[in-house]
Parts: sequence; structure tokens; C-alpha cells
Amino acid sequence: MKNDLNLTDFLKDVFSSFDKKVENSGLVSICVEIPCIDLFQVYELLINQYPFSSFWEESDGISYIAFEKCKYVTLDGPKRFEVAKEFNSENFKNLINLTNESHNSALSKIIYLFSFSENLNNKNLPSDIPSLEAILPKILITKSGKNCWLRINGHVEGKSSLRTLIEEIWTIRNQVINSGSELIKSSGLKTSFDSPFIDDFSRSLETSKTNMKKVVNKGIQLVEKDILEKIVLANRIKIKLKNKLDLVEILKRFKKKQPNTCRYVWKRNSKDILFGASPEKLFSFSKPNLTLEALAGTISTNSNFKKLLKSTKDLKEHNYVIQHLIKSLEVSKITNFKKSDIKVNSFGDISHLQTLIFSKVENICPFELLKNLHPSPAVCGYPKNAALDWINTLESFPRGNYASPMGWVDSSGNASFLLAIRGARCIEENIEFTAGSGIVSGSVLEKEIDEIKLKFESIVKQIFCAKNPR
Ligand SMILES: C=C(O[C@H]1C=CC=C(C(=O)O)[C@@H]1O)C(=O)O
Repeated sequence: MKNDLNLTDFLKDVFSSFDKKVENSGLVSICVEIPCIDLFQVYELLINQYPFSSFWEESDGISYIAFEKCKYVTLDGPKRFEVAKEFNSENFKNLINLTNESHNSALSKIIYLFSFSENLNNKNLPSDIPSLEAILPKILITKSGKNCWLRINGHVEGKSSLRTLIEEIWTIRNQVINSGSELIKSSGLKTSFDSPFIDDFSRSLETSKTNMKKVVNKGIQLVEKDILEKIVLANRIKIKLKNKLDLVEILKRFKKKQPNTCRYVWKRNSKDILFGASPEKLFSFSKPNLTLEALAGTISTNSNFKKLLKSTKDLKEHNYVIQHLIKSLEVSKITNFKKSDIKVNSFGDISHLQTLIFSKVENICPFELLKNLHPSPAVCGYPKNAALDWINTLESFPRGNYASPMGWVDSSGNASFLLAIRGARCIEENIEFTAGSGIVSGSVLEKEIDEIKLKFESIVKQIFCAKNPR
């Protein structure tokens, strides 16, 4: 079925479905199962053919690559979750499926990237990032276990434009299937050790330490004086890129060295690319299973995990997140849930306290949940609005997409969202890294600085293949 499908039969099937389901014109979706492919290879093959692309790879969920925009909305103003909800229901209502999927993972998806905040109260630090980007991709290649599908979405007016769309998916299908074997030969992990860059990074890290200390110290004062209970303060380092990055190689390295993370890319165009390996899933919904994740409290993976499990400061940091997740569920009228024990989970060099919260629900509105959940005390603080104001006052940069929700919703209402941390943004000739740490009463300045440094280094190490960025 996957390989032996021929274009004539495929055309016949899709045309017959078109006759049954479409008057003459409409937004259509066509999906074809393809043999098991290596997503990295296919990404490498197609990434330069399309200005926009996105990559998503979970350790125990689906993976996909998406190219080009079929329908999209970009928003700069407020009410981003409401606009996303409207975009989602409008497009899934209009999208006519001309092929039948036997597998949930193959369903059409709309992908989303929000900014950290709406930035409405931060006129001094205007952000160049939209508060919402929602995209129904033109091309979507999905993988779940050994199953893979290729999907194309497009607006068609009559049969000749439908034929063009079918031919387009067929061409991509052939390209993907045929090139796989060729690329396998060169699929080893290339190194891209860049020592001048690492020297620049180490210098910038050193230079930014004074400011980092000032900001974190202010955070510590805020919690010690009971003005806030928790605040997550971040630092940003921006460096000129000397060489072009090999994004696919970096993704491979992320997967190898930090297998528990979710790897993500949002490539707006060749000069603006957000990517990373996030340890933090905000929530996932695979009907009827809703899973929320609290992640806060940090230790180097080399250290003794018992120390982290007994650390009052880290447990306090972590518990604010748990309480927030539970409250968000209650706001969404979900009262029946189970909470796992707190455990330590490792993501390469860094390990975190992690608690999962499970519930069984018939349906959720992912955007209402996002509105309640984000920004959680894992990346913002408690109480939320006061912490947000202090973040805007103390940090010298707009967060943009740092710690912002990125994810997908499918046509059946399943969804998954992560927080875009432990990554970088390549913008023009520069690369910027952002990392932060949670401050509660009991936080010690030097330890918080070390934690931020550890987070920066873990990203830089993977991107530039360095053994030990100094
Ligand atoms: C804010 C970040 O991490 C969050 C996620 C896990 C642990 C954290 C912590 O222990 O402070 C942070 O809450 C970051 O990586 O920039």
C-alpha cells in the first residue's frame, strides 16, 4: 500500500472523493502513507526549498516536519488565545479531507507559536515577535513509530487545480522516498566544533555576569521581602555567528545527547530561526488522556539526585508550579486528576524535578487551557501578574519567544504544547541564547548564577559540539 500505490489509482480515488465532498472549490487536504523515513534526512532534503518550516520531535510521541503556509494568521495585538481558537475552528471546519486516515497520528494539524507575553505593558522593550503565529502548513510529514504520512493542504478551484495539487504531493512523495536511500549514506553525525565562537560565547558570558548578578540579586530581595513568592529571571547573550549553522546536525545531536527533550524548530525564513531541545512540555492531550507537566528545580546531572529531591528551595520552586497546574485544571472544571510522585528526570547535562498530572477528559479547549496555564511559575513566577511586571522591569530585553508556548492541535482536538526554552534564535548574522532560573526565598545568588550558566552551556555545547565551553 505504501510503496505500490500508483498515481493513476491515487488520482482516481482523490477525484472520486472530491466529487462526493466538494461543490467546485474549497480548502482540501490530501494524505498519503509513505514508507518509514528518517525525518532528519527529509528535513535536510527540503529545508532550503521552502522559506518557512517547522520541526517537532518528541521522545515518546509524534514527530513532524511542516513546510510552507497554506493558511495562517499573525497577530501583534491582544487576545492571542482567542484569535488562535477562532483560527483553529474556522480552518478545521473548512478543511475537506479527501483521503481517509486509519491512524490518529496522521490527522491534519495546525501549528502554533505564541510569544512569551503580549508585551502590552512593555512599551520600553517592544518585541519584534508576533504574539501569535498560527499556521495550517501546506506540507506536513508526520511520523509515529514506524508509520509515516505525507499530507498536502491547498485551496482548489475545480478539477484542474486539484490535479495540480495531487501532482505536487506525488512529486514530493517520490522525492522523499527516492532520496531517503541516498541520504542514508551520509547520515552520520558531523561535527561542527567552532572554537572562535565558543571563545566569543565564554567572553560574553563573563561580561554579562555583572548584570546577571544585579538582576538575580534584585529577584532575591523581592522574595526575601515577601513582595513576590517566586520569580524566574533570565539573561540573554547575543553573539555574531562566524559560520553558517547546520541545523539538522544540531537536531541530531540534541536527539542523541538529550533524548528526553522535545526538539523544535520554527524557521520563519533563512534569517530568523528559533530552535532548541526543550525539557518542558506544558501539556499534551491524546483523547481522552490529558497530561500536564510541572518542571522546576535544577541540578547538574553529575550530582547526587537525592540532594535535589531533598532541597527545600528546589521543592518550593517546584510546588508553585504544581499548585498552578492544579488551579488551571480547576478553572477548566477538571477536578478528577492524578498526580505522580516528584521524580528527577535528566535532559543531558541538566536534571530537573518533574511531576506529571494526569486526567481523563472527553474534550478540552487547548487555547483555554493555554490561557490558564501560561505563563506558569516554571518560567514566570508567583503571583503571576506581579512577577510579570517585575520581569519586564528587571530584564533588559523583550523575551520574545523565549519560554513561549509552541505546539500543535489536530483536526480531532488532540494537542501538544511545549515551552520554548533551552534553545536559540538565529537572527540575521547573530545568534541569541536566553536562560533563566527560578528564585524563591532561600535562593543563593552564586548558585542561581551557576544554574543559568549551566543552562547556557548545555545549549552552546550541543550547538557547537564543544566539550567544555569555558
Ligand atoms: C527558565 C528555565 O528553566 C525552567 C525549567 C526548568 C527548571 C527551572 C529552574 O529550576 O529554575 C526553570 O523553571 C530556562 O531553562 O531558561
